[in-house]
This record gives sequence, structure tokens and C-alpha cells, in this order.
Amino acid sequence: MFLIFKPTILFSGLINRTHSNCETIEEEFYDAETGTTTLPAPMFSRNDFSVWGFLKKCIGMELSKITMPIVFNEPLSFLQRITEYMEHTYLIHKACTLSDSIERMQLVAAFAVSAVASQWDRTGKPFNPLLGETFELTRDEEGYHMISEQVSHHPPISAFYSESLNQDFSFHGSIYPKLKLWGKSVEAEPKGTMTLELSKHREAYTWTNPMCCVHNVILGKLWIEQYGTVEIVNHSTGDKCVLNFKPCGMFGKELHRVEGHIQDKSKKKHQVIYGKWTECVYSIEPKVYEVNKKAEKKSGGDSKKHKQSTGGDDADEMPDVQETVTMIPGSTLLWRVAPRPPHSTQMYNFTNFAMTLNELEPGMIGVIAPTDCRLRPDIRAMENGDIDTASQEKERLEEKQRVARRERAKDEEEWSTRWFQQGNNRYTGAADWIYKGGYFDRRYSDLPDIY
Ligand SMILES: CC(C)CCC[C@@H](C)[C@H]1CC[C@H]2[C@@H]3CC=C4C[C@@H](O)CC[C@]4(C)[C@H]3CC[C@]12C
Repeated sequence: MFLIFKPTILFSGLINRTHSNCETIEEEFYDAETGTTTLPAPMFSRNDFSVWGFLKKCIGMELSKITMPIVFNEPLSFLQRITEYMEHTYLIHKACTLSDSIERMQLVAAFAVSAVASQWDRTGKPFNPLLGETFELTRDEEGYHMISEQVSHHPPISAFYSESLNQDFSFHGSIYPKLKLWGKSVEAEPKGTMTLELSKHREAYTWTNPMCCVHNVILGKLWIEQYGTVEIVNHSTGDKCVLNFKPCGMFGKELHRVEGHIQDKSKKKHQVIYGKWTECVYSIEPKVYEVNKKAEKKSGGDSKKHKQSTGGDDADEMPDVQETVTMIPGSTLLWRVAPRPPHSTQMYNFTNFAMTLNELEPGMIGVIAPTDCRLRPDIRAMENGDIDTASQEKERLEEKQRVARRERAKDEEEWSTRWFQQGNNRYTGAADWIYKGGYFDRRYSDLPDIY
């Protein structure tokens, strides 16, 4: 294989430089009051590294097998990154309290959009989970818990299961991120079905997340776009919500925009949903929306005055259209994003929620499974700003995983997943991973030693 990368040598200069101002920065970021909205150390500057300088050596390789230099990482495992879907769980709790199915669908749609909001500006690569790695998130105050497991290494598949503590809902699924290098960008298709079940209403909703594209891997500033059609189906009523995550387009006018509608099983349109996945989502009556759109078109809009995106060999700069969503009179606000903390840019553009994911509180030790990624030494070292140790530990863990795989191959032993089993989605029939149950009984027998 091609591990040409020698982290210790490459980073030594960088480390000295960053260390010299580390103390002051750490003081600045230490928040004794909350203790939660900050990381122990700011990130290394990536200015001296070009993604392309590295990626060009990898042309033609299967992207999931490429080991990127750790400086492009963020100190979270992919399992933790997908747990960010849960940031706005209050929307599901609220949906459970509503008696009208169209109103519930509005909140489920808002939840589906909000689930991918934290991806905005998050161009750091999470650590690939090791086979058998798990992540538990217990949020008593928000009334839910979640467990995820890396169930396959090649292709990488992560399965998750979450439920409310009062048995009102469960939200589960699996993600197989299929990556493609498209010249100037990396496109990630998050294959896998999201299923939301609301027990009191005997309802199940399913959808698939939009595509995610990381632009400018050759040159320029990295930026993230999410696009594609997301169809949320209520399998009990036949209601559907069709959401269009718009690609940014020639003039950047559509950047981050989401637009769609809710229809019942006879295809009657009930509500229009509009907004931006980076900002907020509204719902409105279709008639009012159409009238407003026509009026806007008549007045000429303003699309043409924006800079045209450059083609050819140049970087695809993120259009600097920073327009906020205009609220149409008569709309209902369904969801608004929480502002990022002020020091977010020096901390991998994490949200407050993301900042808390790797916390290892004293009460968790001996309670979370020994496979939990909070116990991964490489991620921990990177979070603490020790990128040399992070890189060495990452290599050690990956090598340990390879040795274990070879041993299994020798003994003709199959890997067995611990908390999930392969199966089909009850509602769509698609291939899926089904939670076997039992994680929260905390009788962790037979867990692999992966760290
Ligand atoms: C530095 C460059 C070259 C590599 C970094 C690529 C990173 C940013 C890519 C690789 C895999 C991608 C992820 C693949 C799948 C999903 C699930 C989806 O529902 C939300 C986006 C999310 C979580 C993507 C976010 C961006 C991502 C983490």
C-alpha cells in the first residue's frame, strides 16, 4: 500500500509554531461555566497543506481506501458525525404531540432538513470507524439515547438506532457513504434509509439523505453543498413530502435552498416547505406561495446580477450570495438553526452539539462499551492538539485492525456484528441494518478488543 506520508517529520515544524501560542488560545477558549461548548485545543492551521498535493497521488484509487494525512481530519469518528442528525430531536418530540398527520409531516420534514444542517462548512474528514467500533449518546434531558456501530469496513457501513426514553419514537438507519472523486470535487452519496417510527400514531416515515459535495479539492477554499431530492414517505397514511435540496446553480442564487411540498395519497398538495438547510425552514399554504412567487418573478427578481461561477480549470468558489431566507407573510417557522459558537472556525467549524460529542465524563467510564469511540486514543490526541501522537495511534489502530482481519481469514472466521444484523427495511424492503437490542442493558460480553 501507499503510505508515503511521514507524519512525524512533516509536522514537527508546525507543532513548535502552534505550541508557542497554544497557551493563550487555550485560555481564551476555556469556558469554565459551561465547559461544553469548546474543545481542549484549537485546530492546526491547514494553510500549509494542499488537499490536492496529496490527492493527485491517489488518482484512480478507490476513495474509501485512501488514507488522508491526519491534518485534514476532524477529531470525531464518522459514527459521531452521523449522530449529529439528532441535534434537533425536539422536532420529533413535538411531532409526537400533534394530532394532524399533515402537521406531523411538516415537523418530520423540518427534522430531516435540520439533521444535515451541521454539515455546513464542515470540510474536515471524520476518522473512519474501526470495524466493531460503537458510539453511544445518552441525552436524558432531551429524552433520547442512541447507539451506533460500524458494521462493515469495506464498504464502510455505519448503523444507528435511537429511541426516546418515553418510547414515543425510534429513529434508525444505516449509512454507506459512497465517495466519488469528480475532478475538482468529492461527491458523497449517503446510501441508506432513515426510518422514523412514531409509536403513538402507529406511523413510520422513511427517507434518504441528500448528496453531499465537497468542492475545490484541487485548489481554492473547500466548501460543502448538499443537493438532490429527498422523498419522505409516511407509510401509514400515504402522505409524502418531496423536498428539493437545490444545487447552487450558475449564479449561486439557489445556494443551500430547500423547497418542496407535502401531498396526501390522492396527490393533493397541502403545504409548501421552503428555506435553507443552513438556516431555517418555513411552511405555507401552496396558494399563498404561488401568488408570492409570481409577484416576485414579475418584479424581475435579482438573479442575474450575481457573479457567474467560473468553469474550466479555476476553483469553483462558493458564491458569496449571503442572502437570508425571506419570510413570506402567512408562513409558519418550523425550525431555525442555532448559531455556531464564536470560536467555531478555529475548532473545525463544529456546532455546540458537535463540541460535546467526544466528551468523556467521569460517570461514563465503565458504563459506555469498551468499543466506544470516546476511548479511541488517536481521536483523543487530535482533540487535545497532539497531532503527532494522533497520527501514530491512528496507524497503530489501523494496523491492529489489519492483523485481526488476517487472523480471521486464516481461521476462516467471519466477522460478527454485535448490536445490529443485516436485514431488510420493514417499510421499503431495501437492504438495511436492524438493531438487535440489548445495548442499554450494558452486559457487554464478547466485545472485540479494537483499541
Ligand atoms: C479534505 C477532503 C478531500 C476530504 C474530506 C471529505 C469529507 C468532508 C467528506 C467525506 C465523507 C463525507 C460524509 C459522507 C456522508 C454523509 C452523510 C450525510 O447525510 C451528511 C454528510 C456526510 C456526513 C458527509 C460529510 C462530508 C464527508 C465527511
